[in-house]
Amino acid sequence: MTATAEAGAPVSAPPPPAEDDAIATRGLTKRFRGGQVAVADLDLTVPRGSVFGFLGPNGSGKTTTIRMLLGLISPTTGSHTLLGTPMPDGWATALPKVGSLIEGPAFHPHLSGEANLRRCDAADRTADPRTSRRRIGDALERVGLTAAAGKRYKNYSLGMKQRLGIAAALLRHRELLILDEPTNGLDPQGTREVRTLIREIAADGTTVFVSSHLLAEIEQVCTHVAVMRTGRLVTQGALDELRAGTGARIRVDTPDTGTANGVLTGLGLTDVRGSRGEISAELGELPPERVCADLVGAGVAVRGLAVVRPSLEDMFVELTGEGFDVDG
Ligand SMILES: Nc1ncnc2c1ncn2[C@@H]1O[C@H](COP(=O)(O)OP(=O)(O)OP(=O)(O)O)[C@@H](O)[C@H]1O
Repeated sequence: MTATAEAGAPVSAPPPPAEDDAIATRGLTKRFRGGQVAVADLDLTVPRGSVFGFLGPNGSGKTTTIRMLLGLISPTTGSHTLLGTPMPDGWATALPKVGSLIEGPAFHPHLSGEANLRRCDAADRTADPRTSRRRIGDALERVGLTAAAGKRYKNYSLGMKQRLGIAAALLRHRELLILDEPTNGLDPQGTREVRTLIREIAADGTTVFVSSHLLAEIEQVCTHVAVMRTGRLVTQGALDELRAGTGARIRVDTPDTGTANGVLTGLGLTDVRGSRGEISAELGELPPERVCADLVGAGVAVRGLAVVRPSLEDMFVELTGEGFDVDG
């Protein structure tokens, strides 16, 4: 796990890009004409095989980063590798192995999903037309649209539209899939569909890099995350490690909060907070079963006991002192 201080100074120097990184950026910076710095000195490390959540509020620089990663805009300074290949020299090698969904694909509303994919496939000059039917069939099956293949695009639900966009990105084998806000505008059902699809794609061995401003939605599928704020990296790393680094709390439901307070304090737990019928404290290194045993031993009526890990959103607030829905 690495963290970047509020002032932007890296806490530790990033390791050099490794062959087994799906994406590595070093000092990636984009200053738009007019002086706006959309992305500042970004050091991202996306391990191969990860589902990497690239998270941040609106305007925090996610799309600008993705556009640089895909070569759609040039960085002002900095460098990056894709699948171990340094850019920009390696576009021809790396890009065929990278699928992307950015800013909604342009599909024809009156054509079926299948016909739209035929157009996408035909536009790829490197794809063999003789095997087109199989590629399209496979892609539709992969995103669960086989039954709706003949339906017109305009009659697709938002979730189906998004899945068709992912199918287009998967018309050929990809080692890396980059998705920009794939759940944007989707209802809970559509969001679930896309999440499930991301899991399945990752299970097949494809690294998935997915941006979102909705922490809670994406943290459920990610193995790793990076969190952006106003163009700067706030934190990145394996989700498990990030979670382990932030203190879990133990929460006890009990009518005996006074006695419980004494037990928790006696065990050395800190930040003990009580209200009617409930008391909580930072758990630290203590096993929760030890806390439970001591509470019961002291005669505290334990009605419920839970270990509460902070959500990504809680972590973001802790790291930045701000709520996540701030405008960049
Ligand atoms: N072409 C451009 N010219 C000038 N400023 C730009 C340009 N594109 C983006 N910006 C600015 O750069 C900042 C980062 O924008 P970006 O779209 O990368 O953020 P984002 O995290 O993807 O947000 P959103 O989720 O709203 O798309 C914003 O302040 C935006 O206004």
